[in-house]
Amino acid sequence: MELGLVGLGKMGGNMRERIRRAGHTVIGYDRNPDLADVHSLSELVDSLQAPRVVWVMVPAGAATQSTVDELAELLSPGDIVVDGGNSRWTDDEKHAEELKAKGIGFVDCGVSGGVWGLENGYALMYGGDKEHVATVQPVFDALKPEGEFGAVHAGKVGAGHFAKMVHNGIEYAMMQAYAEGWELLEKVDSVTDVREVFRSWQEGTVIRSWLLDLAVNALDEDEHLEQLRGFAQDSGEGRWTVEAAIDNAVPLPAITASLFARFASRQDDSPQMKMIAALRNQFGGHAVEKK
Ligand SMILES: O=C(CO)[C@H](O)[C@H](O)COP(=O)(O)O
Repeated sequence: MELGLVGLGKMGGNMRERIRRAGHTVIGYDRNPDLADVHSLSELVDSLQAPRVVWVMVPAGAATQSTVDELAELLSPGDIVVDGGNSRWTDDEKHAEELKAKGIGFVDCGVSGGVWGLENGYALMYGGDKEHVATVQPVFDALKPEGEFGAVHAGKVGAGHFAKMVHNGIEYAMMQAYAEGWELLEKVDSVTDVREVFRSWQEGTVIRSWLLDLAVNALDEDEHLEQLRGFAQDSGEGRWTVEAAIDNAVPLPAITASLFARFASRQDDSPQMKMIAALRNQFGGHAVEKK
């Protein structure tokens, strides 16, 4: 089939290649002309035959919103927009309504696989009407990993991004657990080769996983991670997971703690620990460290 793909960065560029390898035609648009096959969204739309499918793979928020707004003006009834970025699931319903008013279908799709997706395939979680999903299915089949699993029609519009959001929440907590275990192992004198402990865990253990494999890769590149600063950004999905947990009164202590650990990583000094030190000093005369 023929697909228009908007956004050809780290994810979109490799996805274009994987879909092409499966024998489909992909016409890509990116603001960076060096990456693009066409040089505007209108040129992209004009080069596709109706009914068109346009996959949007741009950063969540303003960039996705303006792309959907523009496509709503350019596309025709019967066409379909797929949002494959990491959009907040609550945006999906708005986008679906905006497009539906013009007769354009909408499917949201959470995509996982990172820079390894080109070779290994991308895990896909999508939401939307059955008929829209059926039209996009050849692209899902091209992108998904080989084998039985790796793709799911999770439910109605928004369900794909909601599933991906929870996936990322789990990702936060799993990474935090490996990171905490690694720090403790590094701290004690009795364990002399932490990297080999991690490597040994890759087979036979309860905690083997792809994230563990990637941790071993990272330790092979830099055994004690000395070249890195202990600073971790976040792109929003962890926050949205915690917000959804609050909305639904579901306790998420591990995921919430892993999100807050990232916030703590961005502080050179901890204002709250200053207050704790001051209070211990006030009530108990406990020693404080001064600058
Ligand atoms: O979706 C992903 C992995 O599954 C992306 O890599 C995402 O950016 C990771 O989230 P964060 O930037 O908040 O760590």
